[in-house]
Amino acid sequence: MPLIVVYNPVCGDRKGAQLTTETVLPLLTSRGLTPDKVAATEHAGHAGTLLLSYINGLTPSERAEGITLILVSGDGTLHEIVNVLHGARTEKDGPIPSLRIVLVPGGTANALHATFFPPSSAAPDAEPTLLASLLAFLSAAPRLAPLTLALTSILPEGTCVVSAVVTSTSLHAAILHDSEALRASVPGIERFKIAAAQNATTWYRARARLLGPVQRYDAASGAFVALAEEHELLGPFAYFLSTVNVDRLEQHFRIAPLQRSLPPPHGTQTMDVLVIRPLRDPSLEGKDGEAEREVFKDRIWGALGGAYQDGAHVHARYANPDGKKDGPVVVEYFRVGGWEWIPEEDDEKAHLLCADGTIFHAQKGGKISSSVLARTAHDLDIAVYA
Ligand SMILES: Nc1ncnc2c1ncn2[C@@H]1O[C@H](COP(=O)(O)OP(=O)(O)OP(=O)(O)O)[C@@H](O)[C@H]1O
Repeated sequence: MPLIVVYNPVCGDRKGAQLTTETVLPLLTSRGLTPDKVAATEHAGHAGTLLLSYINGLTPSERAEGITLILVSGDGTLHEIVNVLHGARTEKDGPIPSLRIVLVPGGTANALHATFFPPSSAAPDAEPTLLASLLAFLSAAPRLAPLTLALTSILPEGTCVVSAVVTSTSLHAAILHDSEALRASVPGIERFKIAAAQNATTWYRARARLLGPVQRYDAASGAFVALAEEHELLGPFAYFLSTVNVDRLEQHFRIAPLQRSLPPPHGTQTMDVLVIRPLRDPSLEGKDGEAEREVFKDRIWGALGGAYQDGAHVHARYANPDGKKDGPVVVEYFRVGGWEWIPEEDDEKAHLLCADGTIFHAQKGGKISSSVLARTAHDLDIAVYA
């Protein structure tokens, strides 16, 4: 099977080249493996085109075998690859070969790698193991985890993007959007905190339609419960985020814990959707003034803080008027086949979309539609050594 190594020299703390030449390649050599190609990405967007031109240079029999890609990068580089391959899947040379990926986490967040190789509960603060996926590939009985992809369309213009990790609107998209604008003045991750503070009291006016099959997590029974084929959620929203494949967005931020602790049955493709709607909080009495937003700021940070406590937020509840914390759940947790997001025309920030960290804007009057890509329909067969 053709073997290619691709590394992003500028991802994370810029150790991709060193990690590749000093660790990955010597380990392959020690196991008698010589990659057919080793390449560095030379600019943003290069990873996908580089891999595609490698694929286009393969013989039909090599294509039929599928390829192994050792990818030394963060999630953003993988996102680029998936999108280029998805765009090329109907090219005249036939289907895209199946892709077996070895993830070597060189990025900042490395959500996929952190999901497949989470920190151990015995040593939660230990440095992540960088070679776990590579060692899985080299092992006698390697395990492959197929990736589910989400295809999101911005309508009516029809812009499409494929996500392998996260698709979001509301607070998460606003933070990613505003932190990008701060990149030049605040180069470190401090800019995410500033962006979060800027958006702390913003609510997003929109309607969301969850597309079937729709299930809601019932914290009391600890199980998903089937709902109607379509399920509508009225705003305002504070948080709306969906994930495929991952239970966390960084090593300790386990925002969608049920992706791992209550996974979908083998072979099914779904996304997990997490929603926070402020007006479910009984103490706000249905009001959405400045005072209520200020009060709710602490609620949402409190709830999201639970993601850093191994996903405890999925059990958080609002207080009832008697003060007991047995009111409605703060975070509504759904498992769905897709969703639509219809922002109110005059709410500019509700038109933002984040797909694996890339920001898009829906037009006024437009909407966003996201669905899992069934493997038969998208002709991409991508799996990760886990
Ligand atoms: N040679 C290069 N010069 C400049 N940018 C590059 C180059 N190669 C890749 N990139 C860009 O680097 C960006 C960040 O890469 P990547 O996502 O791999 O790392 P990260 O952002 O540090 O990690 P993570 O996504 O896990 O937080 C990608 O969007 C990619 O387009």
